[in-house]
Amino acid sequence: MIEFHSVSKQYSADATALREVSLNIDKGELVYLAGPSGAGKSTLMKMIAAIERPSSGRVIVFGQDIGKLGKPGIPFLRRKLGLIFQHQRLLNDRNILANTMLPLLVTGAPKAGAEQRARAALDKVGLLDRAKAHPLELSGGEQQRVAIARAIVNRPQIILADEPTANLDRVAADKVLDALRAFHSVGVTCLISTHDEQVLDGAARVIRLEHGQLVPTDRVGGAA
Ligand SMILES: Nc1ncnc2c1ncn2[C@@H]1O[C@H](COP(=O)(O)OP(=O)(O)OP(=O)(O)O)[C@@H](O)[C@H]1O
Repeated sequence: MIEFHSVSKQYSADATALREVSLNIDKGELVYLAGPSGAGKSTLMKMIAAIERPSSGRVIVFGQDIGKLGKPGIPFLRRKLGLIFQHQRLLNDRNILANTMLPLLVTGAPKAGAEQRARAALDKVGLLDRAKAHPLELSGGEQQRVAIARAIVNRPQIILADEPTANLDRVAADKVLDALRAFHSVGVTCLISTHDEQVLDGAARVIRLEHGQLVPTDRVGGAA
């Protein structure tokens, strides 16, 4: 479903974010992307969503070469992806139901149907009873779960979550991870980046990046 073939990314002469990265992620897998800050995790995720393009090598998503994807193809790709990225803030002047409906409304979905689906998405992340609250009335962990609801309201085939537990305490982080794992359990392919080693406990598959390179990991198939 996601293939990287010798992918490198150089932002400038002295900023190489990825070096010759090759990997495969199959449909329905839950994969953690681990590594310290600056290792290239965000860059790798951005390439899957065609936010960044490879400097060399090939990235294939849904059988499509991202490096060759023209502008018209980008919305079609992104509609199949649920993106939970750090820079995508919630709109503070709208309640969380309105925030969750937004991705549907921008694609022209009728309001009533969008509201129904947004409510179902909020229910899945355990926040339906807060539908009328505004983002700033929620804790960081709750806001992150709204971001998940907003990302899954379009029923994506792949969820990309970039450091979804950053700045959360253990209890809030576990709730966010549980919400993501629930989508994996119904067949959605999930890629979750983290620099928090505790998040990796029990992970079936961990991809580890350091200085833009894949490093071997003994966590593959590791037990809880
Ligand atoms: N737009 C950009 N222009 C120039 N350099 C960049 C850009 N984005 C990232 N980099 C550099 O590429 C390297 C990898 O960054 P990236 O954000 O992918 O790492 P990361 O593992 O996600 O880190 P973090 O966990 O801190 O977000 C870093 O050295 C970073 O400074």
